[in-house]
Amino acid sequence: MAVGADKTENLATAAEAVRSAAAAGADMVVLPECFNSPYGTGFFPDYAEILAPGAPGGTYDALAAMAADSRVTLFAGSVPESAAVHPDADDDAVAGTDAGDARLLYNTALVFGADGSELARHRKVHLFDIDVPGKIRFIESETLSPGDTVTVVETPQCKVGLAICYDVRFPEMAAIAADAGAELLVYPGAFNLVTGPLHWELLLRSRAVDNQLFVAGVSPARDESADYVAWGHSTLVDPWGKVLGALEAAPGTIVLDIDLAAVDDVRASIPIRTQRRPEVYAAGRAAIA
Ligand SMILES: O=C(O)CCC(=O)C(=O)O
Repeated sequence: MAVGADKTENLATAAEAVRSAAAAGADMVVLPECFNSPYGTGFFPDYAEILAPGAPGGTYDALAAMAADSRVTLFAGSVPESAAVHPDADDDAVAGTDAGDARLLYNTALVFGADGSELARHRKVHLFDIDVPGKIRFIESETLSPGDTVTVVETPQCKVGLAICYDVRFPEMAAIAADAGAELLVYPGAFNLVTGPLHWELLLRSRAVDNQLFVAGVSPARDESADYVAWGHSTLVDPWGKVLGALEAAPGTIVLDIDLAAVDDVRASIPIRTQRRPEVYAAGRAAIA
């Protein structure tokens, strides 16, 4: 989807995308990374919201309503979250009496069930701090804090490992989700014109082949006038590593069937999951330590 500076408009665009995907038969829908705010460390403090029912800003309630209205499992991309440092302070914050509370900002992905209830949330674990000389410098940690949990969510469709964008570069997280029973990994992500062309599809396909499961990467559409120009190319990969479908840079929706039998088929054909040699790896690590 196109993402602009107007939060209300972004939420309306997302709602329409969820409605149209559901009308086309989707029962699980994924939105992009940072879809209610432009992507940039200078924007996060202004756009961040408490992510709780009734919280000011209304993003949480709007997302819960999108899931419930369309009766879908909604992977609600990610949005900037403002959270009290002390969890006990959160209720006060929703009531608007939190002015003095210390707060942290996160890049947070929410998941809602078809009844509008929250199933899970993932706070981006690996912040996007890179400096490619002359090409791109982005220091997400200037304003955000990292989450500290691996997220696996049980949905009516299957177990899903959920992480955000730069998290895809860390294969350990994906492997933990697969070991926990995930058959699909979902990455809302916004790669860019430097890393996107070579790395976006490669990383999504790598995680699929490593773990023999489905992988979805969902990006904002490209906006050449934005401070951060997203690569786009939302993609779904199967457990064989094949791209089942992908968009290009423009806004759009792809609706695809996921046949979960493919997970077991690939795992039976190429049984790497039972052929691991952890004792060799442990000895190798010990030897170089
Ligand atoms: O890893 C990359 O190249 C891009 C990551 C990114 O854009 C993000 O984490 O938001």
